[in-house]
Amino acid sequence: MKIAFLGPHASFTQLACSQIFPDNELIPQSSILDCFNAVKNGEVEKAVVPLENSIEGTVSVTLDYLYHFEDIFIETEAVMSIAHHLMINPNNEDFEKIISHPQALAQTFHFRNDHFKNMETQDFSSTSASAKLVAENPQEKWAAIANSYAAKLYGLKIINSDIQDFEQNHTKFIVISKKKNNLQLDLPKTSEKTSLIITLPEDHAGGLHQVLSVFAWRKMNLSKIESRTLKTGLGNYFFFINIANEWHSILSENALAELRSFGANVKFLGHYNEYVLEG
Ligand SMILES: O=C(O)C(=O)Cc1ccccc1
Repeated sequence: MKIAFLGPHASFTQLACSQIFPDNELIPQSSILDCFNAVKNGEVEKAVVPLENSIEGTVSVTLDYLYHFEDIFIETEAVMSIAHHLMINPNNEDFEKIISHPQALAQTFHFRNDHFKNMETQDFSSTSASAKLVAENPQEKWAAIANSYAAKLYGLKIINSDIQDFEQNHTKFIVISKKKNNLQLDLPKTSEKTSLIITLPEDHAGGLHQVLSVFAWRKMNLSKIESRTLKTGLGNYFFFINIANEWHSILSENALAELRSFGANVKFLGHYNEYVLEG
């Protein structure tokens, strides 16, 4: 089976992907958007992308594509601990700019503020992309923030280890596909959940309360709610909602029917397990 992941090789997403799909053909993509498109176009069966980090929060583009791509579902979620290192090209130890994925730069803000205050930073598509760039461009005065596999693969020298601002730094990765499928993996399972994306019928007082009450009186436990702009104008949002535990068919079908009856638009993203990966 072909599985896309946010690459290039040695990204955190690849570390997650190779544990979720140990015996498959893993195909690196240069952006999260390319991962979604590879699934949509049928180039791959599934893709692994980051969804949320415990320090920095949601990877907003992933949430946006879950909303904007039709018929893409979540098959599983896997949590992995994340350790960041600062690395340089051994052929040019001088650096004036730190490059990485925006989440990695954000997760190391205090370290950078304490040790490299005001040093310029630049966002790249992934931590491994930035490590590869540092390796390929010894003429540039760049350092990268990435994982130790990237340092090894691209021949970089780690000068500061474990620079994430909080020791407990975890990222949730999701497996996306065109199927509504709860992937069963041979990994430690922690929970199960259902993800929905809801848009309110129109801007009226109590609209969100009306949505939440559908779940509340059925004792369906919401474990996450996040709003994102619909990009159709200021003040227009969609809501990403997780419902914890089992998804009882009658209760949940009724909840969806009730939401739809008052004009809320509901996109069912999947009912799936959460697993723990080795960090
Ligand atoms: O850039 C990477 O290596 C990724 O896979 C995305 C990411 C970035 C920072 C923490 C976790 C995942």
